[in-house]
Amino acid sequence: MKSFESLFAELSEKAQTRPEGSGTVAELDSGVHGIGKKIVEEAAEVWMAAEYESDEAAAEEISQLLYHVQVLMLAKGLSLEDVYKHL
Ligand SMILES: N=c1c2ncn([C@@H]3O[C@H](COP(=O)(O)OP(=O)(O)OP(=O)(O)O)[C@@H](O)[C@H]3O)c2ncn1[C@@H]1O[C@H](COP(=O)(O)O)[C@@H](O)[C@H]1O
Repeated sequence: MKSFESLFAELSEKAQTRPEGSGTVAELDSGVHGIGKKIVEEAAEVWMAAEYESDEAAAEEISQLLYHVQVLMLAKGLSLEDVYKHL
Protein backbone atom coordinates (compact mmCIF):
# COMPACT_ATOMS: atom_id res chain seq x y z
CA MET A 1 0.00 0.00 0.00
CA LYS A 2 1.28 3.49 -0.82
CA SER A 3 1.79 6.22 1.73
CA PHE A 4 1.80 9.99 1.24
CA GLU A 5 5.62 9.88 1.20
CA SER A 6 5.94 6.96 -1.22
CA LEU A 7 3.43 8.50 -3.65
CA PHE A 8 5.37 11.78 -3.53
CA ALA A 9 8.60 9.94 -4.31
CA GLU A 10 6.90 8.15 -7.23
CA LEU A 11 5.48 11.40 -8.62
CA SER A 12 8.83 13.19 -8.20
CA GLU A 13 10.45 10.47 -10.29
CA LYS A 14 7.72 10.81 -12.96
CA ALA A 15 8.22 14.57 -13.06
CA GLN A 16 11.94 14.07 -13.67
CA THR A 17 11.83 11.20 -16.15
CA ARG A 18 8.57 12.23 -17.88
CA PRO A 19 7.49 8.74 -19.03
CA GLU A 20 5.09 8.60 -21.95
CA GLY A 21 1.44 8.17 -20.97
CA SER A 22 1.88 9.52 -17.45
CA GLY A 23 -1.19 11.43 -16.25
CA THR A 24 1.06 13.21 -13.76
CA VAL A 25 3.26 14.58 -16.54
CA ALA A 26 0.16 15.73 -18.45
CA GLU A 27 -1.23 17.42 -15.35
CA LEU A 28 2.10 19.10 -14.60
CA ASP A 29 2.09 20.43 -18.16
CA SER A 30 -1.32 22.01 -17.54
CA GLY A 31 0.43 24.32 -15.07
CA VAL A 32 -0.52 25.67 -11.67
CA HIS A 33 -3.80 27.06 -13.06
CA GLY A 34 -4.93 23.69 -14.42
CA ILE A 35 -3.79 21.77 -11.34
CA GLY A 36 -5.50 24.29 -9.09
CA LYS A 37 -8.79 23.69 -10.90
CA LYS A 38 -8.41 19.91 -10.35
CA ILE A 39 -7.83 20.53 -6.64
CA VAL A 40 -10.99 22.62 -6.33
CA GLU A 41 -12.95 19.99 -8.29
CA GLU A 42 -11.65 17.14 -6.13
CA ALA A 43 -12.24 19.09 -2.92
CA ALA A 44 -15.89 19.49 -3.89
CA GLU A 45 -16.08 15.75 -4.65
CA VAL A 46 -14.60 15.00 -1.22
CA TRP A 47 -17.27 17.17 0.43
CA MET A 48 -20.12 15.61 -1.55
CA ALA A 49 -18.88 12.05 -0.95
CA ALA A 50 -18.42 12.70 2.77
CA GLU A 51 -21.92 14.14 3.07
CA TYR A 52 -23.89 11.84 0.77
CA GLU A 53 -21.86 8.74 -0.12
CA SER A 54 -20.17 5.83 1.62
CA ASP A 55 -17.04 6.02 3.75
CA GLU A 56 -15.24 4.07 1.00
CA ALA A 57 -16.28 6.62 -1.65
CA ALA A 58 -15.17 9.47 0.61
CA ALA A 59 -11.81 7.78 1.19
CA GLU A 60 -11.31 7.37 -2.56
CA GLU A 61 -12.09 11.02 -3.23
CA ILE A 62 -9.71 12.04 -0.43
CA SER A 63 -6.95 9.96 -2.04
CA GLN A 64 -7.52 11.80 -5.33
CA LEU A 65 -7.39 15.17 -3.59
CA LEU A 66 -4.08 14.21 -1.94
CA TYR A 67 -2.74 13.17 -5.34
CA HIS A 68 -3.61 16.49 -6.98
CA VAL A 69 -2.16 18.43 -4.03
CA GLN A 70 1.09 16.51 -4.51
CA VAL A 71 1.12 17.37 -8.22
CA LEU A 72 0.71 21.04 -7.29
CA MET A 73 3.60 20.75 -4.82
CA LEU A 74 5.77 19.36 -7.61
CA ALA A 75 4.69 22.10 -10.02
CA LYS A 76 5.70 24.68 -7.41
CA GLY A 77 8.95 22.91 -6.48
CA LEU A 78 7.77 22.40 -2.90
CA SER A 79 9.18 19.50 -0.86
CA LEU A 80 7.42 17.46 1.81
CA GLU A 81 9.54 19.28 4.41
CA ASP A 82 8.37 22.66 3.09
CA VAL A 83 4.82 21.60 3.97
CA TYR A 84 5.48 19.50 7.07
CA LYS A 85 7.21 22.39 8.86
CA HIS A 86 3.80 24.10 9.02
CA LEU A 87 2.01 21.12 10.57
N1 LIG B 1 -3.17 8.39 -7.18
C1 LIG B 1 -3.33 8.77 -8.36
C2 LIG B 1 -4.47 9.54 -8.77
N2 LIG B 1 -5.56 10.00 -8.10
C3 LIG B 1 -6.29 10.65 -9.02
N3 LIG B 1 -5.70 10.60 -10.24
C4 LIG B 1 -6.19 11.19 -11.50
O1 LIG B 1 -7.09 12.20 -11.19
C5 LIG B 1 -8.21 12.13 -12.04
C6 LIG B 1 -9.45 11.91 -11.22
O2 LIG B 1 -10.24 12.92 -11.54
P1 LIG B 1 -11.80 12.74 -11.66
O3 LIG B 1 -12.36 12.23 -10.38
O4 LIG B 1 -12.30 14.03 -12.15
O5 LIG B 1 -11.97 11.56 -12.69
P2 LIG B 1 -12.12 11.74 -14.22
O6 LIG B 1 -13.27 12.64 -14.49
O7 LIG B 1 -12.16 10.38 -14.80
O8 LIG B 1 -10.77 12.46 -14.62
P3 LIG B 1 -10.47 13.48 -15.79
O9 LIG B 1 -11.50 13.24 -16.85
O10 LIG B 1 -10.56 14.85 -15.16
O11 LIG B 1 -9.07 13.16 -16.22
C7 LIG B 1 -8.03 10.99 -12.98
O12 LIG B 1 -7.60 11.48 -14.23
C8 LIG B 1 -6.92 10.17 -12.34
O13 LIG B 1 -6.07 9.67 -13.32
C9 LIG B 1 -4.57 9.94 -10.12
N4 LIG B 1 -3.62 9.64 -11.04
C10 LIG B 1 -2.56 8.92 -10.63
N5 LIG B 1 -2.39 8.47 -9.34
C11 LIG B 1 -1.19 7.70 -8.98
O14 LIG B 1 -0.06 8.42 -9.44
C12 LIG B 1 0.94 7.53 -9.90
C13 LIG B 1 1.48 8.00 -11.23
O15 LIG B 1 0.46 8.05 -12.18
P4 LIG B 1 0.84 8.35 -13.72
O16 LIG B 1 1.56 9.63 -13.75
O17 LIG B 1 -0.48 8.42 -14.44
O18 LIG B 1 1.68 7.20 -14.18
C14 LIG B 1 0.29 6.14 -9.98
O19 LIG B 1 0.84 5.37 -8.93
C15 LIG B 1 -1.17 6.37 -9.72
O20 LIG B 1 -1.69 5.38 -8.90
